[in-house]
Amino acid sequence: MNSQIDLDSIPIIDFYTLNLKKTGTPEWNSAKSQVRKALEDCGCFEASFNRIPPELRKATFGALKEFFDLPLETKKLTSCAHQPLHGYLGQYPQNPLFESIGIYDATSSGEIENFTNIMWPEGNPYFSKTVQTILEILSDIEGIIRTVVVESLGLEVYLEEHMNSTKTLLRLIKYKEPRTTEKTIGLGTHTDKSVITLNYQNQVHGLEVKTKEGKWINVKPSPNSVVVICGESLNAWSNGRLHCPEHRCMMSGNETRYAVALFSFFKAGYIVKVPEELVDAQHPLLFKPFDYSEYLKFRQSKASLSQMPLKAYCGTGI
Ligand SMILES: O=C(O)CCC(=O)C(=O)O
Ligand SMILES: [Fe+2]
Repeated sequence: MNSQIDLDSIPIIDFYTLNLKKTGTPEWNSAKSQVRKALEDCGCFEASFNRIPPELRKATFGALKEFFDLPLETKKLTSCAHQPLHGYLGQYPQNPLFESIGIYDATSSGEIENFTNIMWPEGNPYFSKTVQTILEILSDIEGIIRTVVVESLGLEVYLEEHMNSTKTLLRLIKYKEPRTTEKTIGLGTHTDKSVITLNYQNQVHGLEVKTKEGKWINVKPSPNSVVVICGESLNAWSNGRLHCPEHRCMMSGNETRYAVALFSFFKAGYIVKVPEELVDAQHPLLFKPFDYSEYLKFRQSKASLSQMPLKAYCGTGI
């Protein structure tokens, strides 16, 4: 039933024409079954929302350009020793095109403003207002999608706890144009550590997702869509029901790729536990309860573990 047909593109799920605020409507139920199938089969989908007006799209990628055009020393001012998810990443010999900046707990009040003032002590309302607006829209979309995901597993009773036990990491990403016709690596193969990841990109494609059969598919989202990827944390919480796909970014051509990624992460100290409803004789427990922040420390100490390090950390061995 969950065997994957040979896919050329990731599934597209239309949230736009659905009145998704109304749990229990036929449209909502249809979205639930499509989301569940997409996440079981390939661990990702394109969610068409049409929530981001063209002016905001333009302003968003304009703001990213303005940020990444700052001197390296200024961008590095955002790094933070005790919160590795926060701050500047880049200048990696293995990923020379890639640069990124993380804003941890981005939805907490004043965070974007504080972050902006580090780079522009005199303030930069264009940057902070644009980033705040796109963050609010993506965060709202994330809430809708996570509700659909949890309900699609029949686990409504856990919804509130699930929603209250995560924090948001906003990541702004740039890949410099490689000026080659051949594909070159933008970001290497990995799985996300998140619950779910939302990815909103400019017109320059590059994201590739690996199917369960090992085939790479190019993700080419429409400007009205966000790409949704199941992370390791959701794979574990769903007792392996939802697939956590490997993905990467491959670049070619003369254009810069910009993307905004919104990750939800379980909070430090929260013990992630597979709901008992998902464990039975056919589905033995795959993951022992774990504290996500301890897992992050483990993962940082084992940088070479690329394949499902969460299994190495708290898998039951099944
Ligand atoms: O959109 C992209 O370029 C991929 C980014 C990504 O996979 C990540 O930041 O985890
Ligand atoms: Fe990723």
